[in-house]
Amino acid sequence: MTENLRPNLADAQRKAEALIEALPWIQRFAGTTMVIKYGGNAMINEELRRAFAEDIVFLRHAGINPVVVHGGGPQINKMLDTLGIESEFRGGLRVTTPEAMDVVRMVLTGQVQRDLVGLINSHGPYSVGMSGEDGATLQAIRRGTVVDGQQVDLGLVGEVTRVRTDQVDSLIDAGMIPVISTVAPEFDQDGEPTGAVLNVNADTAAGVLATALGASKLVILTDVEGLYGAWPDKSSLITSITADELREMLPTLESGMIPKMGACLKAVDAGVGQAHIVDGREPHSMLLEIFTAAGVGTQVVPADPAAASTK
Ligand SMILES: Nc1ncnc2c1ncn2[C@@H]1O[C@H](COP(=O)(O)OP(=O)(O)O)[C@@H](O)[C@H]1O
Ligand SMILES: CC(=O)N[C@@H](CCC(=O)OP(=O)(O)O)C(=O)O
Repeated sequence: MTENLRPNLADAQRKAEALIEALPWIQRFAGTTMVIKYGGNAMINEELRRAFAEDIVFLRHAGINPVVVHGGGPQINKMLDTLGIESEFRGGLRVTTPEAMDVVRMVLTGQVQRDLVGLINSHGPYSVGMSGEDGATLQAIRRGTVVDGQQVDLGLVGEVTRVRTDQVDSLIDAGMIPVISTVAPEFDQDGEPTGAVLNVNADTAAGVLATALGASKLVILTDVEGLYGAWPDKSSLITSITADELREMLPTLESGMIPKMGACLKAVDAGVGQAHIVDGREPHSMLLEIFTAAGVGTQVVPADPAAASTK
């Protein structure tokens, strides 16, 4: 009997140590808002989606206000394929025709967002889904991009110029967890809605939201361990990088990492405490990042070492 109990006790004590390790981080972050971006490539497996929902509910019960911004690029691709609609990416962004825009809106707001809200709400009635269109929470202007020195027209692709933070804060104040899809109404230069809706890259939108909400952290989950200094060399993982170092590295980055690291840099430059890229393929990687001293993935910290010395 005693022999059976001892290993269990040791195991239980290890679990208690893990809980206690979280205490200083709970004390530090309770009452703050964190923006968590959940990417399409990290949400293709049901078990991972369930673990993600648990982590979000855990944050909420640790006194943190999580705001989820989700992507869905692979899910949009799948639906476009099914419908026989062609689409291409330029500089990491989807060239969005009116036909493709209908699919983006349907998949992000009607499918991916609904799934996430349902998974979170399997733990209790916490989550409310909204798109940038609801309450005109995300307001955008059209943007193109530059590829190989050439200006490229991306069609119905937007850049968020204004966030109605009051809409998000009122949900947080009511104890809810907002899950936001990055479809945004277009506004003209006079601040009037044009009636069009725009497709906004979810990483970029998450960064803008984190800044507008005064978030303590921006956490971006993706399908790699973090940022590699010499991609695709897996031994070149960067665990911590300052905003100034990242600024220098940014022009050398490729594909999906361009909007991700750009979002982290902008957010940290604008006062978000830290930004993180974590591996969404590992269950609970977000909790490990937030509640352990070592953290996981890549953290982007302000250039000022005093501000960066925390974790
Ligand atoms: N320096 C780099 N470090 C890590 N990943 C990189 C790097 N450069 C390009 N990548 C690619 O970026 C991808 C992540 O971007 P993306 O596919 O848009 O993810 P998500 O769907 O999660 O938003 C990785 O899977 C990897 O293929
Ligand atoms: C303009 C643009 O590229 N929008 C993205 C929006 C979804 C997204 O960002 O999804 P991930 O986070 O899964 O990549 C798209 O159409 O795929």
